[in-house]
Amino acid sequence: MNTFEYRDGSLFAEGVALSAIAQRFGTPTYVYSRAHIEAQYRAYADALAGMPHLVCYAVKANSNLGVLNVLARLGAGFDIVSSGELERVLAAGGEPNRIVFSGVGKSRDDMRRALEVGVHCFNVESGVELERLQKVAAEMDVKAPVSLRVNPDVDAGTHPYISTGLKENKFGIDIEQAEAVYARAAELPNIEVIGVDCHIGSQLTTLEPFLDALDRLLLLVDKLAARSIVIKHLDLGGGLGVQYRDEQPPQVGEYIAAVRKRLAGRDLSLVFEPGRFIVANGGVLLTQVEYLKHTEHKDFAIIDAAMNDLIRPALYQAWMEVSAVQPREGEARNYDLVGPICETGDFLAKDRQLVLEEGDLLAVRSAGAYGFVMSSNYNTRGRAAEVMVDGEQAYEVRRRETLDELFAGESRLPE
Ligand SMILES: Cc1ncc(COP(=O)(O)O)c(C=O)c1O
Ligand SMILES: N[C@@H](CCCC[NH3+])C(=O)O
Repeated sequence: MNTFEYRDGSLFAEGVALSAIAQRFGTPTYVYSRAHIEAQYRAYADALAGMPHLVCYAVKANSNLGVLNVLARLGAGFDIVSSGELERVLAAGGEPNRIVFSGVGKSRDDMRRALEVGVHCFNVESGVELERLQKVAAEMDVKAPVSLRVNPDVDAGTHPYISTGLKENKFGIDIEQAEAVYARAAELPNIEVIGVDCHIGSQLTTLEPFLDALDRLLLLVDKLAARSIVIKHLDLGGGLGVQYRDEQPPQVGEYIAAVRKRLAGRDLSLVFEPGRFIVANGGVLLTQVEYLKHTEHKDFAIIDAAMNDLIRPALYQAWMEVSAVQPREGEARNYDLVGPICETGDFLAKDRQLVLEEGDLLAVRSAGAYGFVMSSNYNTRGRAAEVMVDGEQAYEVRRRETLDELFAGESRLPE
């Protein structure tokens, strides 16, 4: 579903012109479409209808409270990786018992808080984490519901920085060792084994790696059953890719149907942790051209958004589509779109054929996932505003960061 479309030569988010958003809230600004986020969540949930399931949106992809609130109202679950994300979900109205807690480095405080609010499950990523969780749960005299995140050693075929299911990655418990760790978990008095979890990587564009991982998980479930360790749910993580350029990721319905087919006859519920799929194409980064700099070798459009606002191109050489908000007639030039930051890697796109003038607005597309959340204050730049569009309305769900806010924690100057 695409909710960013041109009307009479001007790019809109649902029923609101991006030019009007720029005028009202300034640039750079992230703009999200509520309708897109809802449709993507529903696509997952509808494909799972008729069987017990939880669609736990991966908060790391976009943790804006407005986004979380839209999903909480639909009854979504949430996948979190820190107590910060936990508090965000609670603040946005999410249900604690629909939260799964992932991550390789949960602190004791993280564990205590999650046990206190009663999360659905801890996705435990190592034997040492399991022992720590037992201790913390015992101190609180509660039982911690646990799923072990196993590493099935499957090549997700994605960028090496976002591939997580290979033996050499830091994530999860080697599937060869998982049986032994489950046996230990089953002995621990304050641990309740409820599931098996895996997440093999992000931006997957084929089904095979997901299904290979699932087959390996099912073998494990059978081995555990033989030891009387009963698994109630399978968590297959997130990772379903989206189209940034010309990728053809599988349809979610096709993916879920293939999973359901393999689970036929088994008494297992399903958990998924989609992040990018829910939000990536539901957001753009709206930016304005500051200068056009033509050199002997290159044409640069220097824009007011930079790598601190959107790091994906610099970090993963990610290709992001860039569209003029109000395209002009004329002769296109081959532009590199670069930000004001003092780094050669500060670009959002390279070699784009555009007709531009100073002051023009551009929309960096597919920026709803891993955009604002990965932004920083490098070069003492305040972070962008975030706006949610809902039909004809635009809401500033996070205002632009001010300089005062940037200095706020630094009041003590040395004597
Ligand atoms: C454990 C876990 N679950 C879910 C996700 C969400 O992944 P994606 O945004 O690719 O759906 C991630 C990030 O890759 C993750 O590490
Ligand atoms: N940040 C990555 C995805 C990482 C997934 C986190 N487990 C991206 O922008 O593509």
